[in-house]
Amino acid sequence: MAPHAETDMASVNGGGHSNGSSNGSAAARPLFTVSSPNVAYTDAEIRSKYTYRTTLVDRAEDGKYVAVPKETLYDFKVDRKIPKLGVMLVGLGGNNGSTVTAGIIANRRGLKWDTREGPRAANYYGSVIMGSTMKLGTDAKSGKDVNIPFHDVLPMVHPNDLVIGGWDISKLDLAAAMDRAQVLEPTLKALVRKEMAAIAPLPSIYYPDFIAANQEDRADNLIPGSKASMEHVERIRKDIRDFKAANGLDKVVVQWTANTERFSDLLEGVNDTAENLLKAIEAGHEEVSPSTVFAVACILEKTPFINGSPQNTFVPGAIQLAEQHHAFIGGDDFKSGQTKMKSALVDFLINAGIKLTSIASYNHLGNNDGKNLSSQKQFRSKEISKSNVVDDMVEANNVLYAPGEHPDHTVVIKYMPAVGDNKRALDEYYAEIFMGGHQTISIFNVCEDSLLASPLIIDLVILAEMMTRIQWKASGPAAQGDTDYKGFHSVLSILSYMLKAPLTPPGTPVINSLAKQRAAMTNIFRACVGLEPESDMTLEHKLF
Ligand SMILES: NC(=O)c1ccc[n+]([C@@H]2O[C@H](COP(=O)([O-])OP(=O)(O)OC[C@H]3O[C@@H](n4cnc5c(N)ncnc54)[C@H](O)[C@@H]3O)[C@@H](O)[C@H]2O)c1
Ligand SMILES: O=P([O-])([O-])O[C@@H]1[C@@H](O)[C@H](O)[C@@H](O)[C@H](O)[C@@H]1O
Repeated sequence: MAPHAETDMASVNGGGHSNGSSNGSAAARPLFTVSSPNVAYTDAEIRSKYTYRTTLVDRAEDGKYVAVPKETLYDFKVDRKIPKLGVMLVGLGGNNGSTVTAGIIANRRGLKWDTREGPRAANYYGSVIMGSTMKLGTDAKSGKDVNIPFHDVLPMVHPNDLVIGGWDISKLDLAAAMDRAQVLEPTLKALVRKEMAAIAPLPSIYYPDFIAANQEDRADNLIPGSKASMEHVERIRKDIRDFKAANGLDKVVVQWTANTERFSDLLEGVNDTAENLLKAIEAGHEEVSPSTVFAVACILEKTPFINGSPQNTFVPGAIQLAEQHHAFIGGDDFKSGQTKMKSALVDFLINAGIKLTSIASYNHLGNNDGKNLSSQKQFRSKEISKSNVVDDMVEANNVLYAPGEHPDHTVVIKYMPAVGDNKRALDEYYAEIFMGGHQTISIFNVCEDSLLASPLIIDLVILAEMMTRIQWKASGPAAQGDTDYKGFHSVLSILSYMLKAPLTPPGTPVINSLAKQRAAMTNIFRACVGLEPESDMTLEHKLF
Protein backbone atom coordinates (compact mmCIF):
# COMPACT_ATOMS: atom_id res chain seq x y z
CA MET A 1 0.00 0.00 0.00
CA ALA A 2 1.54 3.30 -1.04
CA PRO A 3 2.66 5.45 1.87
CA HIS A 4 0.70 8.58 2.53
CA ALA A 5 1.56 11.79 0.74
CA GLU A 6 4.49 13.50 2.48
CA THR A 7 3.23 16.56 4.30
CA ASP A 8 5.50 19.52 3.74
CA MET A 9 5.43 21.19 7.12
CA ALA A 10 7.30 24.21 5.74
CA SER A 11 3.93 25.70 4.87
CA VAL A 12 2.84 25.10 8.43
CA ASN A 13 5.70 26.29 10.54
CA GLY A 14 8.48 27.40 8.19
CA GLY A 15 10.56 24.62 9.62
CA GLY A 16 10.81 22.57 6.46
CA HIS A 17 9.90 19.44 8.42
CA SER A 18 7.88 16.61 6.98
CA ASN A 19 5.73 13.95 8.57
CA GLY A 20 7.38 10.62 8.18
CA SER A 21 5.64 7.79 6.49
CA SER A 22 4.03 5.38 8.92
CA ASN A 23 4.48 2.28 6.83
CA GLY A 24 6.63 0.56 9.43
CA SER A 25 9.60 2.79 8.81
CA ALA A 26 11.90 4.24 11.43
CA ALA A 27 10.91 7.49 13.09
CA ALA A 28 10.75 10.44 10.75
CA ARG A 29 12.33 13.78 11.66
CA PRO A 30 9.88 15.21 14.24
CA LEU A 31 8.25 18.61 13.73
CA PHE A 32 9.83 19.76 17.00
CA THR A 33 12.34 18.62 19.58
CA VAL A 34 12.46 19.55 23.24
CA SER A 35 15.71 21.00 24.46
CA SER A 36 15.82 20.01 28.12
CA PRO A 37 18.07 18.05 30.49
CA ASN A 38 14.96 15.96 31.21
CA VAL A 39 14.47 14.78 27.63
CA ALA A 40 16.74 12.48 25.61
CA TYR A 41 16.28 11.36 22.00
CA THR A 42 17.73 8.32 20.29
CA ASP A 43 16.70 6.89 16.92
CA ALA A 44 14.65 4.31 18.79
CA GLU A 45 13.22 6.21 21.74
CA ILE A 46 12.24 9.42 23.42
CA ARG A 47 12.94 9.31 27.16
CA SER A 48 11.70 11.97 29.53
CA LYS A 49 11.80 12.71 33.23
CA TYR A 50 8.55 14.27 34.32
CA THR A 51 7.45 15.88 37.57
CA TYR A 52 3.72 15.32 38.03
CA ARG A 53 2.33 18.10 40.21
CA THR A 54 -1.01 17.64 41.96
CA THR A 55 -2.73 18.94 45.09
CA LEU A 56 -3.86 16.65 47.88
CA VAL A 57 -6.64 17.97 50.06
CA ASP A 58 -7.07 17.08 53.70
CA ARG A 59 -9.95 18.07 55.91
CA ALA A 60 -8.93 19.83 59.10
CA GLU A 61 -10.76 19.26 62.39
CA ASP A 62 -12.60 22.55 61.95
CA GLY A 63 -13.94 21.23 58.67
CA LYS A 64 -11.78 23.51 56.58
CA TYR A 65 -9.77 22.08 53.71
CA VAL A 66 -5.98 21.96 53.77
CA ALA A 67 -4.46 21.85 50.29
CA VAL A 68 -1.05 20.19 50.08
CA PRO A 69 0.97 20.42 46.83
CA LYS A 70 2.42 17.04 45.83
CA GLU A 71 5.14 16.11 43.35
CA THR A 72 5.59 12.62 41.86
CA LEU A 73 8.51 11.85 39.55
CA TYR A 74 7.97 9.62 36.50
CA ASP A 75 10.21 8.42 33.69
CA PHE A 76 8.45 8.02 30.33
CA LYS A 77 9.72 6.12 27.32
CA VAL A 78 8.25 6.37 23.81
CA ASP A 79 9.11 3.89 21.08
CA ARG A 80 9.65 6.06 18.00
CA LYS A 81 9.28 3.27 15.45
CA ILE A 82 6.00 3.85 13.65
CA PRO A 83 4.56 0.40 12.89
CA LYS A 84 2.74 -0.83 9.83
CA LEU A 85 -0.71 -0.96 11.39
CA GLY A 86 -3.87 -2.81 10.48
CA VAL A 87 -7.35 -2.11 11.77
CA MET A 88 -10.00 -4.82 11.83
CA LEU A 89 -13.54 -3.53 12.21
CA VAL A 90 -16.30 -5.70 13.60
CA GLY A 91 -19.22 -4.45 11.52
CA LEU A 92 -16.99 -3.59 8.55
CA GLY A 93 -19.98 -3.62 6.19
CA GLY A 94 -22.00 -1.13 8.21
CA ASN A 95 -22.52 2.55 7.63
CA ASN A 96 -19.51 3.50 9.76
CA GLY A 97 -17.31 0.66 8.54
CA SER A 98 -17.89 1.30 4.85
CA THR A 99 -17.69 5.07 5.25
CA VAL A 100 -14.43 5.15 7.19
CA THR A 101 -12.86 2.73 4.72
CA ALA A 102 -13.87 4.84 1.73
CA GLY A 103 -12.68 7.97 3.52
CA ILE A 104 -9.21 6.57 4.16
CA ILE A 105 -8.89 5.39 0.55
CA ALA A 106 -9.96 8.85 -0.68
CA ASN A 107 -7.44 10.58 1.59
CA ARG A 108 -4.63 8.23 0.66
CA ARG A 109 -5.21 8.97 -3.03
CA GLY A 110 -5.84 12.67 -2.49
CA LEU A 111 -9.17 12.41 -4.27
CA LYS A 112 -11.43 15.28 -5.32
CA TRP A 113 -15.02 14.88 -6.49
CA ASP A 114 -17.88 17.05 -7.71
CA THR A 115 -20.88 17.84 -5.56
CA ARG A 116 -23.86 20.17 -5.96
CA GLU A 117 -21.92 22.80 -3.98
CA GLY A 118 -18.86 22.38 -6.17
CA PRO A 119 -15.67 20.28 -5.88
CA ARG A 120 -14.74 18.69 -2.56
CA ALA A 121 -11.40 17.17 -1.52
CA ALA A 122 -10.69 14.31 0.87
CA ASN A 123 -9.98 15.46 4.43
CA TYR A 124 -9.91 14.24 8.01
CA TYR A 125 -12.23 16.87 9.48
CA GLY A 126 -13.71 15.69 12.78
CA SER A 127 -10.55 13.83 13.74
CA VAL A 128 -8.89 15.36 16.81
CA ILE A 129 -5.59 13.78 15.80
CA MET A 130 -5.64 14.88 12.16
CA GLY A 131 -7.83 17.98 12.26
CA SER A 132 -6.87 19.82 15.43
CA THR A 133 -3.81 21.48 16.93
CA MET A 134 -2.29 21.89 20.33
CA LYS A 135 -0.29 24.77 21.78
CA LEU A 136 3.40 23.80 21.85
CA GLY A 137 4.42 27.02 23.60
CA THR A 138 5.01 30.69 22.87
CA ASP A 139 7.35 32.14 20.28
CA ALA A 140 10.58 33.14 22.03
CA LYS A 141 10.69 36.48 20.18
CA SER A 142 7.09 37.55 19.53
CA GLY A 143 5.49 35.86 22.54
CA LYS A 144 2.70 34.58 20.30
CA ASP A 145 1.31 31.05 20.71
CA VAL A 146 2.96 28.38 18.57
CA ASN A 147 0.44 25.69 17.70
CA ILE A 148 1.28 22.35 16.10
CA PRO A 149 -0.89 19.64 14.52
CA PHE A 150 -2.04 17.27 17.28
CA HIS A 151 -0.71 14.38 15.19
CA ASP A 152 2.84 15.70 15.54
CA VAL A 153 3.13 15.72 19.31
CA LEU A 154 4.37 12.11 19.21
CA PRO A 155 5.39 9.76 16.39
CA MET A 156 1.91 8.52 15.45
CA VAL A 157 0.66 6.29 12.65
CA HIS A 158 -0.79 8.23 9.70
CA PRO A 159 -4.33 7.07 8.86
CA ASN A 160 -3.51 7.02 5.16
CA ASP A 161 -1.31 4.01 5.88
CA LEU A 162 -3.88 1.97 7.77
CA VAL A 163 -4.61 -1.46 6.31
CA ILE A 164 -8.31 -2.15 6.79
CA GLY A 165 -10.21 -5.41 7.18
CA GLY A 166 -12.72 -6.95 9.51
CA TRP A 167 -15.84 -8.97 9.94
CA ASP A 168 -19.54 -8.61 9.23
CA ILE A 169 -22.56 -10.91 9.51
CA SER A 170 -23.57 -9.45 6.15
CA LYS A 171 -21.56 -10.69 3.20
CA LEU A 172 -21.86 -7.60 1.03
CA ASP A 173 -18.50 -6.35 -0.27
CA LEU A 174 -17.69 -2.78 0.71
CA ALA A 175 -18.79 -1.27 -2.60
CA ALA A 176 -22.26 -2.75 -2.14
CA ALA A 177 -22.15 -1.89 1.58
CA MET A 178 -21.27 1.71 0.68
CA ASP A 179 -24.32 1.84 -1.60
CA ARG A 180 -26.51 0.33 1.11
CA ALA A 181 -25.24 2.92 3.61
CA GLN A 182 -26.31 5.88 1.40
CA VAL A 183 -23.74 8.16 3.07
CA LEU A 184 -21.27 9.22 0.36
CA GLU A 185 -21.72 11.22 -2.86
CA PRO A 186 -22.05 9.08 -6.02
CA THR A 187 -19.12 10.95 -7.58
CA LEU A 188 -16.88 9.93 -4.66
CA LYS A 189 -18.23 6.39 -4.58
CA ALA A 190 -17.36 6.02 -8.27
CA LEU A 191 -13.73 6.92 -7.55
CA VAL A 192 -13.29 4.33 -4.77
CA ARG A 193 -15.67 1.65 -6.00
CA LYS A 194 -13.05 -0.68 -7.43
CA GLU A 195 -10.95 -0.75 -4.23
CA MET A 196 -14.06 -1.05 -2.07
CA ALA A 197 -15.41 -3.95 -4.12
CA ALA A 198 -12.19 -5.83 -3.43
CA ILE A 199 -12.80 -5.75 0.33
CA ALA A 200 -15.11 -8.46 1.62
CA PRO A 201 -15.89 -8.84 5.33
CA LEU A 202 -14.85 -12.05 7.04
CA PRO A 203 -17.72 -14.17 8.37
CA SER A 204 -18.62 -13.37 11.94
CA ILE A 205 -20.34 -14.79 14.98
CA TYR A 206 -24.06 -14.10 15.40
CA TYR A 207 -26.03 -14.72 18.57
CA PRO A 208 -29.52 -13.49 17.61
CA ASP A 209 -30.70 -12.62 21.11
CA PHE A 210 -28.15 -9.82 21.49
CA ILE A 211 -29.24 -7.56 18.62
CA ALA A 212 -32.65 -6.64 17.25
CA ALA A 213 -34.58 -9.36 15.48
CA ASN A 214 -34.90 -6.97 12.52
CA GLN A 215 -31.20 -7.58 11.79
CA GLU A 216 -31.73 -11.23 10.94
CA ASP A 217 -32.36 -10.59 7.23
CA ARG A 218 -28.78 -9.39 6.76
CA ALA A 219 -27.16 -12.25 8.66
CA ASP A 220 -25.83 -14.29 5.72
CA ASN A 221 -22.10 -14.36 6.46
CA LEU A 222 -21.80 -16.45 9.60
CA ILE A 223 -19.36 -18.57 11.50
CA PRO A 224 -21.36 -21.63 12.61
CA GLY A 225 -22.67 -21.58 16.19
CA SER A 226 -25.28 -19.36 17.84
CA LYS A 227 -23.68 -19.02 21.27
CA ALA A 228 -20.27 -18.41 22.77
CA SER A 229 -17.56 -21.04 22.41
CA MET A 230 -13.79 -21.28 22.60
CA GLU A 231 -13.93 -22.30 18.94
CA HIS A 232 -15.30 -18.82 18.22
CA VAL A 233 -12.55 -17.23 20.32
CA GLU A 234 -9.85 -19.21 18.55
CA ARG A 235 -11.35 -18.52 15.11
CA ILE A 236 -11.27 -14.77 15.72
CA ARG A 237 -7.70 -15.02 17.02
CA LYS A 238 -6.72 -16.90 13.88
CA ASP A 239 -8.46 -14.30 11.70
CA ILE A 240 -6.35 -11.61 13.35
CA ARG A 241 -3.11 -13.54 12.91
CA ASP A 242 -3.94 -14.34 9.27
CA PHE A 243 -4.79 -10.70 8.52
CA LYS A 244 -1.54 -9.59 10.11
CA ALA A 245 0.53 -12.12 8.16
CA ALA A 246 -1.22 -11.57 4.83
CA ASN A 247 -0.58 -7.81 4.98
CA GLY A 248 2.89 -7.86 6.55
CA LEU A 249 1.66 -5.91 9.54
CA ASP A 250 3.55 -5.11 12.70
CA LYS A 251 0.37 -4.60 14.72
CA VAL A 252 -3.43 -4.75 14.52
CA VAL A 253 -6.13 -2.85 16.43
CA VAL A 254 -9.66 -4.26 16.51
CA GLN A 255 -12.66 -2.00 16.89
CA TRP A 256 -16.35 -2.88 17.39
CA THR A 257 -18.55 -0.81 15.13
CA ALA A 258 -21.15 -3.53 14.77
CA ASN A 259 -24.71 -3.24 16.01
CA THR A 260 -25.57 -2.17 19.53
CA GLU A 261 -26.21 -5.23 21.66
CA ARG A 262 -28.50 -5.54 24.66
CA PHE A 263 -26.68 -5.38 27.99
CA SER A 264 -25.39 -8.67 29.33
CA ASP A 265 -26.61 -9.64 32.78
CA LEU A 266 -23.72 -9.55 35.27
CA LEU A 267 -23.76 -13.02 36.77
CA GLU A 268 -21.62 -14.33 39.61
CA GLY A 269 -19.80 -17.42 38.45
CA VAL A 270 -20.29 -16.49 34.77
CA ASN A 271 -18.71 -13.15 33.91
CA ASP A 272 -17.56 -11.81 37.27
CA THR A 273 -13.98 -13.02 36.97
CA ALA A 274 -11.57 -13.83 34.13
CA GLU A 275 -11.52 -17.48 35.06
CA ASN A 276 -15.31 -17.75 35.21
CA LEU A 277 -15.73 -15.90 31.93
CA LEU A 278 -13.39 -18.29 30.12
CA LYS A 279 -15.25 -21.21 31.67
CA ALA A 280 -18.58 -19.69 30.64
CA ILE A 281 -17.37 -19.33 27.06
CA GLU A 282 -16.08 -22.91 27.14
CA ALA A 283 -19.51 -24.01 28.37
CA GLY A 284 -21.37 -21.99 25.74
CA HIS A 285 -23.14 -19.82 28.31
CA GLU A 286 -25.91 -17.89 26.57
CA GLU A 287 -25.21 -14.67 28.50
CA VAL A 288 -21.84 -14.16 26.80
CA SER A 289 -22.30 -11.70 23.94
CA PRO A 290 -20.53 -11.63 20.56
CA SER A 291 -18.78 -8.41 21.52
CA THR A 292 -17.44 -9.99 24.71
CA VAL A 293 -16.22 -12.99 22.70
CA PHE A 294 -14.40 -10.57 20.37
CA ALA A 295 -12.96 -8.76 23.38
CA VAL A 296 -11.70 -12.00 24.93
CA ALA A 297 -10.16 -13.11 21.62
CA CYS A 298 -8.36 -9.77 21.24
CA ILE A 299 -7.14 -9.79 24.84
CA LEU A 300 -5.71 -13.30 24.44
CA GLU A 301 -4.14 -12.15 21.13
CA LYS A 302 -2.80 -9.00 22.89
CA THR A 303 -4.53 -6.91 20.26
CA PRO A 304 -6.09 -3.64 21.47
CA PHE A 305 -9.89 -3.85 21.36
CA ILE A 306 -12.10 -0.75 21.33
CA ASN A 307 -15.89 -0.88 21.76
CA GLY A 308 -17.63 1.82 19.73
CA SER A 309 -21.09 0.77 20.87
CA PRO A 310 -22.88 1.26 24.19
CA GLN A 311 -23.36 -2.30 25.43
CA ASN A 312 -21.42 -3.57 28.46
CA THR A 313 -18.98 -5.64 26.42
CA PHE A 314 -16.41 -5.31 29.16
CA VAL A 315 -18.01 -7.36 31.87
CA PRO A 316 -15.86 -7.56 35.03
CA GLY A 317 -14.30 -10.84 33.87
CA ALA A 318 -13.20 -9.25 30.61
CA ILE A 319 -11.55 -6.34 32.40
CA GLN A 320 -9.77 -8.70 34.77
CA LEU A 321 -8.60 -10.82 31.83
CA ALA A 322 -7.22 -7.71 30.11
CA GLU A 323 -5.37 -6.75 33.28
CA GLN A 324 -3.92 -10.24 33.63
CA HIS A 325 -2.68 -10.21 30.03
CA HIS A 326 -1.61 -6.55 30.00
CA ALA A 327 -3.82 -6.12 26.96
CA PHE A 328 -5.46 -2.80 26.06
CA ILE A 329 -9.21 -2.30 25.94
CA GLY A 330 -11.29 0.85 25.57
CA GLY A 331 -14.87 2.02 25.18
CA ASP A 332 -17.76 2.60 25.19
CA ASP A 333 -19.87 4.14 22.40
CA PHE A 334 -18.49 6.69 19.93
CA LYS A 335 -19.35 10.23 21.00
CA SER A 336 -20.16 11.70 17.63
CA GLY A 337 -22.78 14.42 17.50
CA GLN A 338 -25.60 15.01 19.96
CA THR A 339 -23.70 13.79 23.02
CA LYS A 340 -20.46 15.53 22.12
CA MET A 341 -22.40 18.79 21.85
CA LYS A 342 -24.16 18.00 25.15
CA SER A 343 -20.94 17.34 27.06
CA ALA A 344 -19.48 20.65 25.85
CA LEU A 345 -22.65 22.70 26.46
CA VAL A 346 -23.34 21.25 29.92
CA ASP A 347 -19.69 21.85 30.85
CA PHE A 348 -20.04 25.50 29.77
CA LEU A 349 -23.39 26.15 31.44
CA ILE A 350 -22.54 24.60 34.80
CA ASN A 351 -19.06 26.14 34.90
CA ALA A 352 -20.68 29.48 34.15
CA GLY A 353 -22.74 29.08 37.31
CA ILE A 354 -25.97 28.57 35.35
CA LYS A 355 -28.20 25.96 36.98
CA LEU A 356 -29.23 23.51 34.31
CA THR A 357 -32.50 21.92 35.43
CA SER A 358 -33.68 19.97 32.40
CA ILE A 359 -32.21 18.32 29.31
CA ALA A 360 -34.46 16.79 26.67
CA SER A 361 -32.67 14.97 23.86
CA TYR A 362 -34.56 13.66 20.86
CA ASN A 363 -33.17 11.72 17.96
CA HIS A 364 -34.67 10.94 14.59
CA LEU A 365 -32.48 8.65 12.53
CA GLY A 366 -33.12 6.38 9.62
CA ASN A 367 -30.03 4.24 9.17
CA ASN A 368 -29.66 0.59 10.13
CA ASP A 369 -28.34 1.64 13.51
CA GLY A 370 -31.64 3.37 14.07
CA LYS A 371 -33.47 0.26 12.89
CA ASN A 372 -31.58 -1.85 15.42
CA LEU A 373 -32.17 0.76 18.13
CA SER A 374 -35.91 0.64 17.47
CA SER A 375 -35.82 -2.51 19.55
CA GLN A 376 -36.24 -1.67 23.24
CA LYS A 377 -33.38 -3.77 24.63
CA GLN A 378 -30.88 -2.27 22.21
CA PHE A 379 -32.27 1.24 22.75
CA ARG A 380 -31.80 0.76 26.52
CA SER A 381 -28.06 0.28 25.98
CA LYS A 382 -27.92 3.58 24.08
CA GLU A 383 -30.19 5.38 26.56
CA ILE A 384 -27.76 4.54 29.36
CA SER A 385 -24.67 5.73 27.50
CA LYS A 386 -26.38 8.93 26.36
CA SER A 387 -27.77 9.75 29.80
CA ASN A 388 -24.77 9.40 32.11
CA VAL A 389 -22.67 11.94 30.24
CA VAL A 390 -23.55 14.88 32.55
CA ASP A 391 -23.07 13.18 35.94
CA ASP A 392 -19.50 14.26 36.71
CA MET A 393 -20.12 17.87 35.73
CA VAL A 394 -23.19 18.12 37.95
CA GLU A 395 -21.51 16.43 40.90
CA ALA A 396 -18.51 18.75 40.59
CA ASN A 397 -20.64 21.83 41.29
CA ASN A 398 -21.89 21.64 44.87
CA VAL A 399 -22.81 25.33 44.76
CA LEU A 400 -25.62 24.77 42.25
CA TYR A 401 -26.59 21.21 43.15
CA ALA A 402 -27.20 19.59 46.52
CA PRO A 403 -25.87 16.05 46.94
CA GLY A 404 -27.90 13.76 44.68
CA GLU A 405 -29.61 16.68 42.93
CA HIS A 406 -29.38 16.69 39.13
CA PRO A 407 -31.19 18.03 36.07
CA ASP A 408 -34.12 16.14 34.59
CA HIS A 409 -32.72 14.27 31.61
CA THR A 410 -34.60 12.37 28.95
CA VAL A 411 -33.32 10.60 25.83
CA VAL A 412 -35.62 9.61 23.00
CA ILE A 413 -34.55 7.90 19.78
CA LYS A 414 -37.05 7.36 16.98
CA TYR A 415 -36.38 5.35 13.84
CA MET A 416 -37.38 7.53 10.87
CA PRO A 417 -36.16 5.71 7.74
CA ALA A 418 -36.66 8.74 5.49
CA VAL A 419 -33.79 10.70 7.07
CA GLY A 420 -31.30 7.87 6.62
CA ASP A 421 -27.86 8.56 8.10
CA ASN A 422 -28.65 12.28 8.43
CA LYS A 423 -29.71 12.01 12.06
CA ARG A 424 -31.70 14.86 13.51
CA ALA A 425 -30.76 15.68 17.11
CA LEU A 426 -33.31 17.96 18.78
CA ASP A 427 -32.27 19.21 22.21
CA GLU A 428 -33.75 21.57 24.74
CA TYR A 429 -31.68 22.81 27.68
CA TYR A 430 -33.61 24.61 30.40
CA ALA A 431 -31.81 26.45 33.18
CA GLU A 432 -32.38 28.72 36.15
CA ILE A 433 -30.50 32.01 36.00
CA PHE A 434 -30.14 35.08 38.20
CA MET A 435 -33.07 36.14 40.42
CA GLY A 436 -35.61 33.58 39.27
CA GLY A 437 -35.01 33.97 35.58
CA HIS A 438 -34.78 31.11 33.08
CA GLN A 439 -32.74 30.38 29.98
CA THR A 440 -33.98 27.98 27.30
CA ILE A 441 -31.56 26.74 24.65
CA SER A 442 -33.08 24.79 21.74
CA ILE A 443 -30.78 23.06 19.30
CA PHE A 444 -31.64 21.45 15.97
CA ASN A 445 -28.50 19.55 15.03
CA VAL A 446 -28.40 17.56 11.78
CA CYS A 447 -25.59 15.08 12.35
CA GLU A 448 -24.52 12.96 9.40
CA ASP A 449 -23.91 10.09 11.79
CA SER A 450 -21.31 8.09 9.89
CA LEU A 451 -19.37 11.15 8.70
CA LEU A 452 -19.07 12.21 12.35
CA ALA A 453 -18.27 8.75 13.69
CA SER A 454 -15.68 7.74 11.08
CA PRO A 455 -13.00 10.23 12.20
CA LEU A 456 -13.48 8.96 15.76
CA ILE A 457 -12.81 5.40 14.60
CA ILE A 458 -9.55 6.68 13.11
CA ASP A 459 -8.58 8.58 16.27
CA LEU A 460 -9.32 5.59 18.49
CA VAL A 461 -7.18 3.30 16.34
CA ILE A 462 -4.24 5.69 16.18
CA LEU A 463 -4.35 6.52 19.88
CA ALA A 464 -4.76 2.90 20.98
CA GLU A 465 -1.70 1.95 18.93
CA MET A 466 0.24 4.95 20.25
CA MET A 467 -0.44 3.80 23.80
CA THR A 468 1.24 0.47 23.04
CA ARG A 469 4.49 2.44 22.46
CA ILE A 470 4.43 4.47 25.68
CA GLN A 471 5.88 3.07 28.89
CA TRP A 472 6.48 4.58 32.32
CA LYS A 473 8.15 3.92 35.63
CA ALA A 474 8.19 5.76 38.92
CA SER A 475 11.45 7.51 39.73
CA GLY A 476 12.80 9.32 42.74
CA PRO A 477 11.55 8.39 46.23
CA ALA A 478 8.36 6.80 44.87
CA ALA A 479 10.35 4.31 42.79
CA GLN A 480 11.19 2.13 45.80
CA GLY A 481 13.59 0.13 43.64
CA ASP A 482 11.02 -0.43 40.86
CA THR A 483 13.26 -0.13 37.81
CA ASP A 484 11.10 -1.79 35.16
CA TYR A 485 9.14 0.22 32.63
CA LYS A 486 5.52 -0.82 32.16
CA GLY A 487 2.52 0.15 30.08
CA PHE A 488 -0.48 2.22 31.10
CA HIS A 489 -3.35 0.42 32.77
CA SER A 490 -5.16 -2.00 30.44
CA VAL A 491 -8.29 0.16 30.42
CA LEU A 492 -7.40 3.09 28.16
CA SER A 493 -9.37 5.89 29.78
CA ILE A 494 -7.22 8.33 27.75
CA LEU A 495 -9.60 7.54 24.88
CA SER A 496 -12.58 9.10 26.68
CA TYR A 497 -12.77 12.19 24.45
CA MET A 498 -14.06 9.96 21.64
CA LEU A 499 -16.52 8.01 23.79
CA LYS A 500 -19.90 8.63 25.43
CA ALA A 501 -19.50 6.24 28.34
CA PRO A 502 -15.76 6.19 29.03
CA LEU A 503 -14.48 2.94 30.47
CA THR A 504 -12.02 3.62 33.30
CA PRO A 505 -9.85 1.35 35.44
CA PRO A 506 -11.96 -0.19 38.21
CA GLY A 507 -12.49 2.23 41.11
CA THR A 508 -11.36 5.34 39.21
CA PRO A 509 -13.64 8.29 38.41
CA VAL A 510 -15.41 8.75 35.06
CA ILE A 511 -14.72 12.15 33.51
CA ASN A 512 -17.22 13.23 30.83
CA SER A 513 -16.31 16.92 30.64
CA LEU A 514 -15.11 17.30 27.06
CA ALA A 515 -12.56 19.99 27.96
CA LYS A 516 -11.06 17.85 30.72
CA GLN A 517 -10.92 14.81 28.43
CA ARG A 518 -9.06 16.71 25.75
CA ALA A 519 -6.72 18.29 28.29
CA ALA A 520 -5.88 14.88 29.76
CA MET A 521 -5.01 13.48 26.34
CA THR A 522 -2.99 16.55 25.37
CA ASN A 523 -1.06 16.81 28.61
CA ILE A 524 -0.22 13.13 28.89
CA PHE A 525 1.37 13.29 25.44
CA ARG A 526 3.17 16.53 26.39
CA ALA A 527 4.53 14.77 29.49
CA CYS A 528 5.95 12.04 27.25
CA VAL A 529 8.26 14.67 25.76
CA GLY A 530 8.95 16.32 29.09
CA LEU A 531 6.66 19.33 28.63
CA GLU A 532 4.51 20.87 31.33
CA PRO A 533 0.71 20.71 30.96
CA GLU A 534 -0.80 23.27 28.62
CA SER A 535 -1.45 26.34 30.78
CA ASP A 536 -3.59 29.27 29.76
CA MET A 537 -2.22 31.42 32.57
CA THR A 538 -0.08 33.44 30.13
CA LEU A 539 1.60 35.19 33.04
CA GLU A 540 4.15 36.44 30.52
CA HIS A 541 1.39 38.67 29.20
CA LYS A 542 0.15 39.76 32.62
CA LEU A 543 3.18 40.29 34.80
CA PHE A 544 5.25 43.06 33.35
N1 LIG B 1 -22.63 8.41 14.75
C1 LIG B 1 -22.66 7.10 14.67
O1 LIG B 1 -22.79 6.49 13.62
C2 LIG B 1 -22.50 6.33 15.95
C3 LIG B 1 -22.19 7.00 17.14
C4 LIG B 1 -22.04 6.26 18.31
C5 LIG B 1 -22.15 4.88 18.27
N2 LIG B 1 -22.45 4.28 17.10
C6 LIG B 1 -22.56 2.83 17.13
O2 LIG B 1 -21.71 2.25 16.14
C7 LIG B 1 -22.30 1.03 15.69
C8 LIG B 1 -22.31 1.02 14.18
O3 LIG B 1 -23.08 2.08 13.72
P1 LIG B 1 -23.49 2.03 12.16
O4 LIG B 1 -24.27 3.27 11.87
O5 LIG B 1 -22.32 1.71 11.34
O6 LIG B 1 -24.49 0.79 12.17
P2 LIG B 1 -24.81 -0.25 11.00
O7 LIG B 1 -26.00 -0.99 11.45
O8 LIG B 1 -24.83 0.43 9.69
O9 LIG B 1 -23.53 -1.21 11.01
C9 LIG B 1 -23.40 -2.26 11.93
C10 LIG B 1 -22.84 -3.45 11.17
O10 LIG B 1 -22.55 -4.47 12.11
C11 LIG B 1 -22.88 -5.70 11.51
N3 LIG B 1 -22.96 -6.66 12.61
C12 LIG B 1 -23.94 -6.82 13.52
N4 LIG B 1 -23.61 -7.80 14.38
C13 LIG B 1 -22.36 -8.24 14.02
C14 LIG B 1 -21.46 -9.21 14.53
N5 LIG B 1 -21.78 -9.96 15.60
N6 LIG B 1 -20.26 -9.38 13.92
C15 LIG B 1 -19.94 -8.62 12.84
N7 LIG B 1 -20.76 -7.68 12.30
C16 LIG B 1 -21.96 -7.51 12.90
C17 LIG B 1 -24.15 -5.42 10.75
O11 LIG B 1 -24.36 -6.38 9.74
C18 LIG B 1 -23.84 -4.04 10.17
O12 LIG B 1 -23.25 -4.14 8.91
C19 LIG B 1 -23.68 0.96 16.32
O13 LIG B 1 -23.63 0.16 17.48
C20 LIG B 1 -23.95 2.39 16.74
O14 LIG B 1 -24.83 2.51 17.84
C21 LIG B 1 -22.61 4.95 15.94
O1 LIG C 1 -23.02 10.46 19.75
P1 LIG C 1 -24.43 10.87 19.60
O2 LIG C 1 -24.72 11.63 18.34
O3 LIG C 1 -25.01 11.51 20.81
O4 LIG C 1 -25.24 9.49 19.56
C1 LIG C 1 -25.78 8.96 18.41
C2 LIG C 1 -27.22 8.86 18.70
O5 LIG C 1 -27.70 10.18 18.82
C3 LIG C 1 -27.91 8.15 17.59
O6 LIG C 1 -29.24 7.97 17.96
C4 LIG C 1 -27.30 6.81 17.32
O7 LIG C 1 -27.72 6.43 16.09
C5 LIG C 1 -25.84 6.83 17.17
O8 LIG C 1 -25.40 5.49 17.32
C6 LIG C 1 -25.13 7.66 18.18
O9 LIG C 1 -25.06 6.95 19.39
